[in-house]
Amino acid sequence: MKKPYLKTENLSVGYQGIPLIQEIELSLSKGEIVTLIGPNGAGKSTILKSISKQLRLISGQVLFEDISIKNLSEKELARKTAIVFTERLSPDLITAGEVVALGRYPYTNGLGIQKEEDKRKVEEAMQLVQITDLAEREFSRLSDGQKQRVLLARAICQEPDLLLLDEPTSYLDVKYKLEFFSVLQQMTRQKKIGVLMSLHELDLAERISDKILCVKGDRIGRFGTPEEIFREGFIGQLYDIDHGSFEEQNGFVELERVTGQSEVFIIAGNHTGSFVFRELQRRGIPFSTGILSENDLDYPAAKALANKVIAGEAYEDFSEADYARAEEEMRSCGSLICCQRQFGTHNRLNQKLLEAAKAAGIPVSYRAEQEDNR
Ligand SMILES: Nc1ncnc2c1ncn2[C@@H]1O[C@H](COP(=O)(O)OP(=O)(O)OP(=O)(O)O)[C@@H](O)[C@H]1O
Repeated sequence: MKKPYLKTENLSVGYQGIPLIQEIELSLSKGEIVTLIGPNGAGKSTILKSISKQLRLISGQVLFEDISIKNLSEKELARKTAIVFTERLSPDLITAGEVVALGRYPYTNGLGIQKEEDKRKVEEAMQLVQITDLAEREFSRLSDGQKQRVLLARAICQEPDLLLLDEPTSYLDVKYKLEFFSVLQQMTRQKKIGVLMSLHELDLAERISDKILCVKGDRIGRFGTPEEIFREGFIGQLYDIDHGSFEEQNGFVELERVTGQSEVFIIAGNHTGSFVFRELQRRGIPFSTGILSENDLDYPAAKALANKVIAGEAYEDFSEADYARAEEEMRSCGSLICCQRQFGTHNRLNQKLLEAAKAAGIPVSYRAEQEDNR
């Protein structure tokens, strides 16, 4: 096992001597990305601030390669860690390029005089996050997303062993979010730096993190790999989600299900139904659906949004028992929407369901793309 670069031992963090979170046991090796997730106000920033020595520890230890941060000077710590806390820095009358250059401060002689090498590193960092064209602009007049990228460039040219980032992508659009994470992955793979950050974007946290630390209440909920965290409804419990749901398999959220007697039965499958489910949810219409395999692409949205899902076992053909339940539910709904474009041997019982609805005079409608084919 790799020796951790950063380790906390029985750490308690908080304010004015009062612990907010206790017994934090966290470890991070070089080349690893560890993400803190948890509800608003849980203490993610407090942990990051404590590790970066901006907050006094209540008790316990923070160790960098077995050296306690208590024994590291500010300059020593600045050569090891770079911090991106967006809210901390909002200087007036300073350009974006000058903000980035502050990252080289720990390497200058104390007067802030830069050598050629420092200038090159500043330039490279700006190119990496694509802010060269912002270099002469006043920092305080940049958009929040542009500021975030400037602060990231500052951290990169600081050449740290560990990057501490507090919600680094909250203001970035989807293109820059993805670019940001690819820069982060390059840095961890090539330069072998470690990254400890807080994120609210759970889908991204699941994809980028080697390990995730869940912060809630006065103790750490779980610390483990994404596979260990994103399962068994743990995310819903961590955030106390009760209006809607978070789908752990794919990182999607769904709004709150519409309850009441289902007014329509949906025949769906292979991602033909999810948009219809969401449209009905927006219109406040309760519905049921089936027969859907438990491994169908529409199944997660169905489970989150439908009043009742008639589900068939994964990898198995639908059974006559599944059919009987579906027909009963379809009749009780009193109307049917068919989203399926094709029927084959696997879903022939859904075709039988459609024929049964027509034979019983139950109103049937088709999604627009199917109407042309009728
Ligand atoms: N300077 C302070 N003095 C006292 N309490 C504080 C101080 N700063 C933050 N807190 C409190 O500590 C708790 C944790 O705050 P923190 O900012 O660490 O949460 P967070 O998990 O980062 O939240 P968010 O996701 O909303 O950014 C909150 O209840 C907050 O009000």
